[in-house]
Amino acid sequence: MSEADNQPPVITIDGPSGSGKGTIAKLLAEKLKFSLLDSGALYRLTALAALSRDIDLADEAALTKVASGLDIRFEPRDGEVAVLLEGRDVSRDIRMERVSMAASKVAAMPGVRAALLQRQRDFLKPPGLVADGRDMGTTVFPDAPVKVFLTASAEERARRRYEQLREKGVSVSLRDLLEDIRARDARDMNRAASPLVAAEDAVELDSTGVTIDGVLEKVLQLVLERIRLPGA
Ligand SMILES: Nc1ncnc2c1ncn2[C@@H]1O[C@H](COP(=O)(O)OP(=O)(O)O)[C@@H](O)[C@H]1O
Ligand SMILES: Nc1ccn([C@H]2C[C@H](O)[C@@H](COP(=O)(O)OP(=O)(O)O)O2)c(=O)n1
Repeated sequence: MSEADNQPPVITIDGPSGSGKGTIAKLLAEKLKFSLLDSGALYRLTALAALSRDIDLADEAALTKVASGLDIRFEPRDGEVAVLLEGRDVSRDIRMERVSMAASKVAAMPGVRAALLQRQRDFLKPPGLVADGRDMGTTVFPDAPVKVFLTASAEERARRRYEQLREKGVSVSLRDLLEDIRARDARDMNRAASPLVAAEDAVELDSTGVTIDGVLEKVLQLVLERIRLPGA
């Protein structure tokens, strides 16, 4: 999947919850006119579908079936991407804390991960792809020419989520959010299947105290060093 294979380039952005992956991936994709893969949304959709069908979150076979059969679409709407499950807009539902927790449980199952693998690779098309998640650089696109591992302290990530939810009018406690973030970090990092870990050839960026523009600038610099963009 390198440029030498004539495949469009992939930029992978992995890291823990709240490190800014989604924000940076979206801005980068817009700037480069690349497609965007929010891989976390696929795990969230699997979790949401399972919760709404009352499927036991420990039943790997049933969850794998849910993941393979997901009827989903991503549609651009008002500058955002709407996420549709069986034709219904679930963009807000998949961000609920209950779904976040369930997604991290579902994502620990090898069967579920295998069921979603090809679906993720199918997002790659010219002129290129920005893929955000936990294992984009290690498992899904191991030959990507640009790999970023984005981090920030757990306290800062909890504060960002707090602000994000407050803006949406959701009232939560900062302490609960920090606990949730730590629990999710632990589960994402310690699972056997595709754990959250930086790829050997990833560039690690700590976004603690760095503005969104500052992070974007660093990533763009890396992209320009490693990918020949048309017209550049
Ligand atoms: N460098 C940054 N500085 C301050 N806030 C940020 C930064 N990057 C992202 N954010 C904010 O933090 C929140 C979580 O970011 P998001 O991109 O959803 O993280 P992730 O996809 O890694 O979970 C959002 O409200 C976003 O605007
Ligand atoms: N490539 C991926 C993407 C997400 N996951 C898991 C890890 C998370 O707990 C859930 C939700 O991921 P998502 O990126 O949407 O979560 P955050 O926005 O970072 O909080 O899915 C994964 O295991 N592998």
